[in-house]
Amino acid sequence: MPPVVRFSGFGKVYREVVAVRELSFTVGQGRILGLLGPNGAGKSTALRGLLGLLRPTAGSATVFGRPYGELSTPARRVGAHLDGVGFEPGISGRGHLRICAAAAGASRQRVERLLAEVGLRAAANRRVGRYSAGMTQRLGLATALVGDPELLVLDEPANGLDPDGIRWLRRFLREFADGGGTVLLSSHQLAEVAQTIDDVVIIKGGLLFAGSLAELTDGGRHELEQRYFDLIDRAGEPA
Ligand SMILES: Nc1ncnc2c1ncn2[C@@H]1O[C@H](COP(=O)(O)OP(=O)(O)OP(=O)(O)O)[C@@H](O)[C@H]1O
Repeated sequence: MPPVVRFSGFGKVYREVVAVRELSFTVGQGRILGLLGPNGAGKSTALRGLLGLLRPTAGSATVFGRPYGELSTPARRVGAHLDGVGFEPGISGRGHLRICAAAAGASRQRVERLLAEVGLRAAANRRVGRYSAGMTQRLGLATALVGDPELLVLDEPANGLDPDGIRWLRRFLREFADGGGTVLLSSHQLAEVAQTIDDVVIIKGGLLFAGSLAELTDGGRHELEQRYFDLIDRAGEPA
């Protein structure tokens, strides 16, 4: 089966800053892959490149074998929530989701189901500007799910969630993947992500590791965190 996501020699240079270089990895269907790396490693740049929000200066990033912009029904195939992509603060959570649903061709019933699923039903009529960080994160996930996508692309999805929310997210993503969905997420929370992901990619400008979590941790004999710091420290300062 062809991979759902493929980065192939992907690179992005902003004037003189090399944000990402020579990034190659794939995400297979039904897998949860964690894209890890320190601040400024290029994670957001890679995710933005995948979603067609920026143009790579080298290589390519494709979803379902094509650049995102060439998918005929992108909202029904790919759901995304990127860190720092805000919501209109004056609108309610329900209002926001209804607009997204209309754009994706999804029903109002789906909006109600999603509000319940992410735990926002009680806050659905409150203005998004008043939401806590965790509620905003939940709304972001609901937004990503509106079109019932096959692939979820999530930038730091656990940020702002309380322990209960993190556990809920972990279970939710596992169910999504068990149902045939694919997840590409970025994270800084190594202990948490170790409980969630099947595959791991570690970057710091360039690629330091791509493979299964079991491979990286030697079948669980090492902590993800330990292997992560081994690789990051060995890579030294970014070029
Ligand atoms: N629009 C831009 N113009 C110039 N440089 C940029 C731009 N966006 C990102 N960069 C630079 O590219 C590098 C990678 O940034 P990026 O945001 O992709 O990293 P990240 O891994 O997502 O970081 P974090 O974990 O802090 O979110 C950084 O050095 C950053 O300063």
